[in-house]
Amino acid sequence: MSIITALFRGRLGGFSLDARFDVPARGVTALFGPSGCGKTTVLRCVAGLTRLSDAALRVDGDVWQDGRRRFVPPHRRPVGYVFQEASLFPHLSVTDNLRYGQKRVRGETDRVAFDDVVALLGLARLLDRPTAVLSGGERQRVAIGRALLSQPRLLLMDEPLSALDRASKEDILPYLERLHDTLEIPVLYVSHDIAEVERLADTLVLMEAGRVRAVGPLADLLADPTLPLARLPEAAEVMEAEVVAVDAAYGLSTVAVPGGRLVVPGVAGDPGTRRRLRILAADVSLRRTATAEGESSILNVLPARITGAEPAGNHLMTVFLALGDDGTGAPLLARITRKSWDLLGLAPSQPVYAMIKGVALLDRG
Ligand SMILES: Nc1ncnc2c1ncn2[C@@H]1O[C@H](COP(=O)(O)OP(=O)(O)OP(=O)(O)O)[C@@H](O)[C@H]1O
Repeated sequence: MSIITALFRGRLGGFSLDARFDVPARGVTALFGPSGCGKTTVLRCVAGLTRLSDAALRVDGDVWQDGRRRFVPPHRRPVGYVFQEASLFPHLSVTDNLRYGQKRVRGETDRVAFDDVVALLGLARLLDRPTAVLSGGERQRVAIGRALLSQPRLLLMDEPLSALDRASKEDILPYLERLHDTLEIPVLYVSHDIAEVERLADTLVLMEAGRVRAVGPLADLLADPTLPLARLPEAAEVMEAEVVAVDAAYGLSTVAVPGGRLVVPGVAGDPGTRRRLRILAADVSLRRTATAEGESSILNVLPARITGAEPAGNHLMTVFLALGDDGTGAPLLARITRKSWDLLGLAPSQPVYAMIKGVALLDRG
């Protein structure tokens, strides 16, 4: 399997960085952590814009840096870089801005073709416009297109949505999801917004104070009791689901996840379609027994096992679960009151039923 192996160690002014991670060279890897933990610095090191001597970087077998011995300069690294704010040429049209970034890699057919970028990012309508008249979201789509046309082997995105208002963010997310599904270019995506990460990332690099606290598949880290993510007020779990059936009359779909089936709102796609779900811990409550049909308005009541629990503040508990009778299915989080925990006599390894009030389909399928 192709991987990105990175090690960046050194001091930048008063800041000390010691970041090491191995991640798959495919899909979206999110670098996530609080402000100032070093996410942008890591991205700059990957691009070669910040040079530390105690550093090594290997991308899919190619050595981009090996200590002082080898350092591929930034202009020779096949990366596309998308920043918070798109720096486009305001007097040039969208087409000219896109063409500006376009590179031909000698002896290779283009990994990314102009027309594909235009289609993928919905730019056809905008091609003749000067970029000065575009909205923030449109500008960012052009910036992503320009980065892709440089034929990168790695796309670096530094908080590409953070300068956008909520509506523009919602507009652009489906384009990012489409990139994710269509292109084979791996993405390193810096964000401090966990909801964005939950929507886009496959792999998570969790950073804290210049160090990598954990690396792994997103779903594993979200529900890892040793990490701070499950303690966030908006703690949630994501899981990959496959559409099993659609009930058009009620506007509901049944999807299969490891360890159970869920009913989700909306038409999730044809049977077999893969979708990503998010379930907030606050939307999951627990019962000791199953509900009989007609007893509850909650459609999703799934058997699960308690794998762990910890207090969340004075009055709440975060409960770690694994779906399925035998607890071998997908991880799930529940946030319940401490009183309920005590009244129900809950304990680790116990079988329970998870009542799931809300399931969100994250991607547009
Ligand atoms: N060249 C430099 N010289 C001195 N300090 C630096 C340099 N580059 C980065 N830093 C410091 O390193 C720390 C990490 O910065 P960085 O921008 O990587 O964090 P971040 O996690 O991306 O934060 P944010 O989410 O706020 O963008 C900051 O305290 C920053 O001031």
